Amino acid sequence: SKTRHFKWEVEYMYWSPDCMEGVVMGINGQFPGPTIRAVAGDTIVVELTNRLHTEGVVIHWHGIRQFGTPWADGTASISQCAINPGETFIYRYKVDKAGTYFYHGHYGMQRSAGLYGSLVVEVGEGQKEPFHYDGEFNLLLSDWWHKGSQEQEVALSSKPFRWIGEPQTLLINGRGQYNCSLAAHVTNSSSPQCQFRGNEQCSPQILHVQPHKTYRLRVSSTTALASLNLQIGNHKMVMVEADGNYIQPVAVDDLDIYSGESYSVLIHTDQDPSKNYWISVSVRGREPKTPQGLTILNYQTTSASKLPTSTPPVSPLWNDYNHSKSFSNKILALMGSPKPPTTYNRRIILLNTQNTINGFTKWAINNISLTLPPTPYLGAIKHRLSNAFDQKSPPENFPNDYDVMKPPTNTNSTYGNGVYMLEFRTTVDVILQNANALATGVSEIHPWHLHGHDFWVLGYGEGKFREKDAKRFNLKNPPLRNTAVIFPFGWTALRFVADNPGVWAFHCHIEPHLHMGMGVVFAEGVHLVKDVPNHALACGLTGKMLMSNYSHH
Ligand SMILES: O=C1O[C@H]([C@@H](O)CO)C(O)=C1O
Repeated sequence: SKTRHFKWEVEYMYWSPDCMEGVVMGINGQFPGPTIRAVAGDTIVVELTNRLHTEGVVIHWHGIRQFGTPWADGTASISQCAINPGETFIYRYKVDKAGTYFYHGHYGMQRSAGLYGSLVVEVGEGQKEPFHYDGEFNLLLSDWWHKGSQEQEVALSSKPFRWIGEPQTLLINGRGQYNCSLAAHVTNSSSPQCQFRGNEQCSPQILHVQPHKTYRLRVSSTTALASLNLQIGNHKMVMVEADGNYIQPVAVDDLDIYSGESYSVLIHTDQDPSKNYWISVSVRGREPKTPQGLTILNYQTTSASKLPTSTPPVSPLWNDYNHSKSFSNKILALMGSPKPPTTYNRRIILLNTQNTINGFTKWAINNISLTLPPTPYLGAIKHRLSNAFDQKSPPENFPNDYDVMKPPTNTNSTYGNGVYMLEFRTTVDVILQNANALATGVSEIHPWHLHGHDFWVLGYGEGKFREKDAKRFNLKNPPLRNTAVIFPFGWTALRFVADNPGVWAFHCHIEPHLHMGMGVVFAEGVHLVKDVPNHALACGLTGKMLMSNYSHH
């Protein structure tokens, strides 16, 4: 195995992700940031220099479990202090499992600002994937607003609350079209046909293929808000990987992908080779106000500039949740994958609600809206700094008489930053319980992402979770994942083993929702954590502690 070194500088820069100029957060002058390619077992070293001038930065390596390096997880206030302007922080971690991953900012709303890129881990030398393909492509999906992330943050934190609304554009590998449409010639869109020379920042990245071959498409979503549906005109997709874990191959016409998820699909280029085909991305789960994102699958037997003569694929209706549920239920572990323990040691039920606190609009978990403390938990717990965060354990459940099908009768919740302390190596079940939001009859999709672990998705259900529902858990072939969705008015059951010493965020991957408090913090085996670089803890109470240690020597 190799050590792969990277020197990165994060900066704000002018860019035109959707043909309209705005400000993005880029890395080494690129948007999205550079793709990291590595082999399972490699060590990645990223020397990250903050060139933002007026704000800190961190980068989270989404899906990488960080065994032995919890300080490199890149979550501000949890695993480290934000890196100050002008400073360089060195992330060093092992990528132990082949798969499709990505990385992104995890401080404030920097992911919404465009701080993200792909991370692809190939199987180790002498290893083989359990499927064959001739070539591969990487599609990193995101959503884009014309209002900058700073203003979005102010809007969400204002009284009265101002919602950010739907994205202006969907981006594929950081490229979308706001003021023109690739499909203008076949749709009655009001936008003109796009005219590209090919070198524009917003010109679509075309996928060039040969006929009669099999291609692997690695698809990840780092959207701030949108749930997406991806289709390829005339081509079926066979799903083979989810979040860095192999799944039972399953053929689908369209792929639902929520923020924080990644998939690999295989396509066979068995269609008319004198034509090109649409690749389309659409919004699902919220009433779409954003045009489809488009690019082209080009059979190299024909000109890449030849646009498909049919209309782009139409996605399932945004609120056809039966379609979404049947899709999610098709995802099962590949035979031979690790199975979950058959019993659990602790069950934590997490009720997701939309609330108000002093007139501000928030999200809360068991009636606590997460506000991150100034001292990173990893250092605070390791060094037993009891003033650093709420020492009271957050609730494991919610009141029995709470009606998840109705808006809260009392909309008030409170701020908190307590930690669920997990016994090292125990099995934890989490039941994510959705509920009605503030408006009557409204319940939204929330994709929950766990840091530091994969979990088994034991099942999804409707309404309020009841003890008898546990009888229907899939313990035979549940998929291992790091992100799972809760459907409106439903619940999702997860199981994981708390075997990774560190402090780990577990949160809704919708950026504004996390910012509004929709997350919790888990910690396990922190006394076993070694070699935390001082630089990771040089803020808050751990910063003071380091200073006084220094002056005593
Ligand atoms: O957090 C959210 O706020 C709005 C809406 O509930 C209130 O404007 C919305 O759609 C969200 O997902």
